[in-house]
Amino acid sequence: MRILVDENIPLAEEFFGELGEVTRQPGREMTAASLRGHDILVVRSITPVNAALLEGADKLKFVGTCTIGTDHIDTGLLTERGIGFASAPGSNAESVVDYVLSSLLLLSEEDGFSLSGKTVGIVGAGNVGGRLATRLDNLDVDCLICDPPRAEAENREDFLDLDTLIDRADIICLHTPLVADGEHATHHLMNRQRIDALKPGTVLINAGRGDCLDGDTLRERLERQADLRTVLDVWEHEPGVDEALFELVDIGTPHIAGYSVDGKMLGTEMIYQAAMRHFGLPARKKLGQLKPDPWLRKIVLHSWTPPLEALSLCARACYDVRRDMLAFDRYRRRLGMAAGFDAYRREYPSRREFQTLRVELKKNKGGLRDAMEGFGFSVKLGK
Ligand SMILES: NC(=O)c1ccc[n+]([C@@H]2O[C@H](COP(=O)([O-])OP(=O)(O)OC[C@H]3O[C@@H](n4cnc5c(N)ncnc54)[C@H](O)[C@@H]3O)[C@@H](O)[C@H]2O)c1
Ligand SMILES: O=C(O)[C@H](O)[C@H](O)COP(=O)(O)O
Repeated sequence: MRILVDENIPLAEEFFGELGEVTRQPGREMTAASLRGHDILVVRSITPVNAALLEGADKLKFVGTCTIGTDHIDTGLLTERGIGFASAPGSNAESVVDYVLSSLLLLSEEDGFSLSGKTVGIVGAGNVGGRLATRLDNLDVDCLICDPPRAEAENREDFLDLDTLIDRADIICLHTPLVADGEHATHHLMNRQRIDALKPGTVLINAGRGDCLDGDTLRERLERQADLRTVLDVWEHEPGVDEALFELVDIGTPHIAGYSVDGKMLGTEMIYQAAMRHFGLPARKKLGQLKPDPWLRKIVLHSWTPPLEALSLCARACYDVRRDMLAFDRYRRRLGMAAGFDAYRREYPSRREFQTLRVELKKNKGGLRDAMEGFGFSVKLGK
């Protein structure tokens, strides 16, 4: 078999090599011509798998995307053409939650607020939003949820509509998929009326999809009144991000919230398993054998540390969003926005999830253990 794989997917040779020849290509350069003769296509979110690309599907039997989002895939067309398909739901959800928590820690340090005094509104409570709610809940942070599809399916009367959530929340986190149409469409879910309704001081985070938020209107609001705190990992028109909006946000990163080593490698493993199922073959390779050890395995807190200090110490040691903000800024100054956006993602440094870090506590009191576990670290009580 011949397998065409995006250049930015780790372990493709290790997983897919047993099936045949693996060819790498930058995702934005994949065309019908490059697809010809391939049996399997493995992509990331930057490759639209549509009628134009599938012109070259002369032998194609299976498409996998090592991502959670599937808005770049014409799944209906794949079904019509009898081509198997799989995505990697949940693969990098922990990584996105780490990103959101690191951003909130940074803003809370800059502005001198405590997360425990804030109400966080989560829009889209699936794999990412649901895990974020659990971790915040563990820290006794009040969470409000807006997720109409789940509210309907599960009869959840405690879920709110988006306008009520905007009215009540201090921090708003968008984790919706991009859905173009239908009852629960999310294109410009955060539209002019909702962006104008944001209260001064609101923290707005978008780590879902850029098109879920009207970027022009957000830019206009920030130009008019610099009274919001904004964190954008996803943008309209990536990689050609609006420079003026980028200059105005507090934390701006190039769609890397889900880029932990753990999340990316799990995505590859999930697509490998789905492909093997599709071809009726045994999936012998396991990620456990292939994943590198984290650089930092353990932190020992020798004396009691106030929970918030301990959290920010360990979170910073493991993943600090500042690294991505500063590095991306350097890349875009050197290469220009679009080239810098792609180059930083291609050369992304190693990053491990909070759950890979073991925190050893010599003393536990004042809810320290609960706070550390609640934040996602694995905790051991030492002697
Ligand atoms: N920034 C990144 O690096 C990154 C990484 C992973 C995922 N994502 C994006 O985040 C999205 C969410 O990821 P997930 O794993 O939680 O997906 P998921 O499918 O598990 O959950 C999405 C949730 O959004 C809800 N939803 C759908 N329409 C809605 C609407 N109109 N209003 C409110 N809620 C709505 C769904 O009911 C579902 O519960 C993905 O689709 C992807 O586009 C971004
Ligand atoms: O949907 C996802 O899983 C993420 O948005 C994904 O991690 C983004 O990375 P990309 O596929 O664009 O490299």
